[in-house]
Amino acid sequence: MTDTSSLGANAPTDTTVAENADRPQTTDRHEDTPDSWTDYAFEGEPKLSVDGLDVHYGSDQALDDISIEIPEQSVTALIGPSGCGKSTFLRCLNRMNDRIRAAEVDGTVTFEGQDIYQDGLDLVELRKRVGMVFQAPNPFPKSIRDNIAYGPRKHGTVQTDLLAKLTGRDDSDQEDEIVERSLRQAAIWEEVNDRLDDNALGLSGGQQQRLCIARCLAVDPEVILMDEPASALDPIATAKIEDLIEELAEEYTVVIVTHNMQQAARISDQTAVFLTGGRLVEYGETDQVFENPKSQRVEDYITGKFG
Ligand SMILES: Nc1ncnc2c1ncn2[C@@H]1O[C@H](COP(=O)(O)OP(=O)(O)OP(=O)(O)O)[C@@H](O)[C@H]1O
Repeated sequence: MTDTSSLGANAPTDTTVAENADRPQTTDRHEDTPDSWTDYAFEGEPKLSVDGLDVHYGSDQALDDISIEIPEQSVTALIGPSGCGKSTFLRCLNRMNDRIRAAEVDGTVTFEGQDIYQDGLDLVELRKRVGMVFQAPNPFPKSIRDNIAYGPRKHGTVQTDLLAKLTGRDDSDQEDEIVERSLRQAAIWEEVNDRLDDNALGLSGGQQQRLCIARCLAVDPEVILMDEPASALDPIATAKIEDLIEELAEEYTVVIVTHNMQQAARISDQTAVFLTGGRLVEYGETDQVFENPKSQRVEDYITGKFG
């Protein structure tokens, strides 16, 4: 992960453009061809592997021939200007685009070696293993406890309804453990443990987002997809989410869309830069992408010349 204080010339600060004014517009280290640098290699098997991914919405192409491998137990940031296809790409990783009638997905996405677009795949199981946290916190209008227990109850991990009680199979203790563990993992337990039966909508925005992360964790995912999870939050709540993401990456594979380049530099291990036309232009270690991008267009984007 990158220490943003060492981002140097490429840190997207207000002064960056002025500082770079004397730099040559095209530096020697940038080659004009090839026009993408995406063959990033890392040790071990990829958790997710995407090959030749195209997405169209009707006749409009949103993603163009994306190939990328995502390592496990790390944070991969997806950055790029508005409309370049970051959210579309994220939704391909757990087939959320299936819910969009106009979306047509071609190419291959494998999760732990299994093609997730194969016929007959269990989508409920896929989305349990590849969970998602959205831009706006979206707790259910239920108690804090019920928000967290919702997934484990739905997947049959715990049974706590009247029938379970009548038939002597009451998993309330196990459910309590899952609720506490998930809320602790999402760094919100201390703030809510004395009001688990209060409505989740009474929490602050930052607390609601951590609750949504806890809800995602409650079903034991392996991958957590996050679509601008802090963009609706104030700086203090954002810092808490960023700390949390870094901690989660010790156990989970995190893929995050962010508009905030400083945030990508702070919390991610790998960064993928998408540019207009739904093209993936550069993918590599975050330090390298921010401090020494291979693509001139990526350097221009990172230094604020467009986007
Ligand atoms: N449900 C949809 N129906 C039709 N077109 C869509 C849909 N969702 C996205 N698009 C289009 O696909 C392209 C990529 O959109 P997408 O939201 O994936 O980009 P993005 O990089 O995440 O944008 P932003 O940073 O603004 O959120 C855009 O042209 C967008 O208008």
